[in-house]
Amino acid sequence: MRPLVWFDTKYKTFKTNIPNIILKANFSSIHQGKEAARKRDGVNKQEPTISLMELFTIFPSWLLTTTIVLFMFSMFVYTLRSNRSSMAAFKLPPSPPTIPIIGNLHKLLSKPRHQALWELSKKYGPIMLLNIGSKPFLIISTPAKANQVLKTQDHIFCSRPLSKATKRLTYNYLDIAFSSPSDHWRERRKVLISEFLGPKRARSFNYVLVKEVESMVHFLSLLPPNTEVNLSKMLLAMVKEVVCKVGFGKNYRDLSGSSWEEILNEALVMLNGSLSDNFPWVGEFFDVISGWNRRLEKCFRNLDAYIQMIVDDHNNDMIREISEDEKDFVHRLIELSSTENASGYQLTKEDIKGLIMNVFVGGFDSTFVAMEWTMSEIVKNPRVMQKLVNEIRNCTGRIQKVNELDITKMTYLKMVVKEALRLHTPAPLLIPHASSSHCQIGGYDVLPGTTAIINAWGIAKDPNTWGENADEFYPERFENVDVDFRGGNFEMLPFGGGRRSCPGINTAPATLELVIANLLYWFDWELPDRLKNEGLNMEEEGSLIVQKKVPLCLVPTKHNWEDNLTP
Ligand code: HEM
Repeated sequence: MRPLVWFDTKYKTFKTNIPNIILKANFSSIHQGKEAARKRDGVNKQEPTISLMELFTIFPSWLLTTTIVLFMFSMFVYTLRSNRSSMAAFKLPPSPPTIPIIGNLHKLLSKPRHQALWELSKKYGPIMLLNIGSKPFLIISTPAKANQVLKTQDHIFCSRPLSKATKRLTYNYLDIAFSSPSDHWRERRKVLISEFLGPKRARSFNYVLVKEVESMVHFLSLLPPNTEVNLSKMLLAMVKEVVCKVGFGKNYRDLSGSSWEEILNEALVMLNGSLSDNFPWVGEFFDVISGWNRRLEKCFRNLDAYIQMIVDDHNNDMIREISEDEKDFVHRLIELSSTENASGYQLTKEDIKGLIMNVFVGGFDSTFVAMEWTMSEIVKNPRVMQKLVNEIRNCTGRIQKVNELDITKMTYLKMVVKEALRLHTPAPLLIPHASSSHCQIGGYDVLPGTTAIINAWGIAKDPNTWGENADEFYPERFENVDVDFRGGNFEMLPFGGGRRSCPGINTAPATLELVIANLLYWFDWELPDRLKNEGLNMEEEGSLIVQKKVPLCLVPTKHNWEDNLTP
């Protein structure tokens, strides 16, 4: 028996069993035009036909919509089932129940991602699998499992997942942080370490840092008593000044139309990803209609213009044949781009831009955020502040400025910085890693192309590792436990681990220590009166890099040294 409506492939038309008389009464046009075709083919039986438009008119719209939804749903269930049966051969990590199409996305919407994932891990275990749209995510929440991903199976997990924003903003993966390992990536990483972060540049880095800290201290010491300062803003400006001067020779300020801060913040937002990264078809549509694609293009244009300004300036310097002493990181990159190195590798112009992009996006924010959190915790904990101030002032005695040599004696300062990086891991989920082949973690199968997220924030706060007072700012915990940033056992991993670990792992903590030591040597710090009762707001904001939601505002009072030596 034929259904009520069917599609006749020969005449490319819908046909129906609805009696002609009813149709004719309602749609007089139904037979017109098609009659001739039937006669030509010698078809006598008068089977009523209807067009798609007419079909829409016959059925109430709710019935048609329901039919289409049911059809799509059954297709979805069918695909899911066939996927499931092909997955049944694998032992996959536990997952929360999924919702069709979006997967587990809804589980991540109510809180910052690192917090939501940490809560889920308490229910589903230290290794779990989430599905966001069509993409699988492996979530790692203990040191032991992080060890497997970043050490034992590092060769499998050292790739990075692809995304529209990382591709565009890194000149098609010509950077270090977002590109997957290759000989070129290795060479670029080597260049960054030797020409920007390594011991060869340490002297100039230190020289600039000390100068910038001095000028900040000098500025603060000239303020009238009881002046409230936005320390967050000052620290960010200072870090930018140091990184720019060491990397690019001078502080490149704003482009006409956009400030460097806007360019940086927008790049960080874009790097969080778009809908199409996880929902390929529908997401692409939304990226277009929501204006996300246009926003990415604008962000790239501004970032590229900023980087091009730096490159053009340095190219002009090279034409002038500046002396060796005057050369900075970008001059060295331009030099390296003119010859092959010993392994036959030659930097391209786009490589240079990719490297500058990483210094711009990776170097400023993480270092600034770490300083902001460290100072916030110090001020919030008067006991720690007093103990630290005593150590700093006793270690140095009466001097003109605190230098790196004095800092080597400050053991409590090192513990304070470690504790701040533990409680406030600046990049709480590191940068995502991706598996390049099938492997097993913790007895579970991990399929190629899975994005691995290490919850460094949760791991560093886990009471199973750090005891009942894991949430407390207590630097003394490091008196008996020697946890080093390189990961060791991965109890805390603010700089990641394995071959993708942060190349700033040595420079960044030393920078933090020097800045904090100088701020506390010269000044006594207090919360503004209006905040004394309600306490310091420690809410977090951001995703890739998490900073304080409310800037840190404090009142500095120059320490009353008896001899009145001025900074
Ligand atoms: C307190 C300061 C800093 C923190 C907390 C930090 C943290 C991190 C983290 C967590 C990663 C990802 C590691 C992983 O995926 O396993 C990373 C990667 C990276 N960081 Fe840093 N970072 C800091 C400072 C710097 C500085 C000053 C630079 C200098 C330019 C820098 C450049 C990079 C680069 C290029 C990568 C990518 C490495 C790769 O994928 O091979 N970072 N950083």
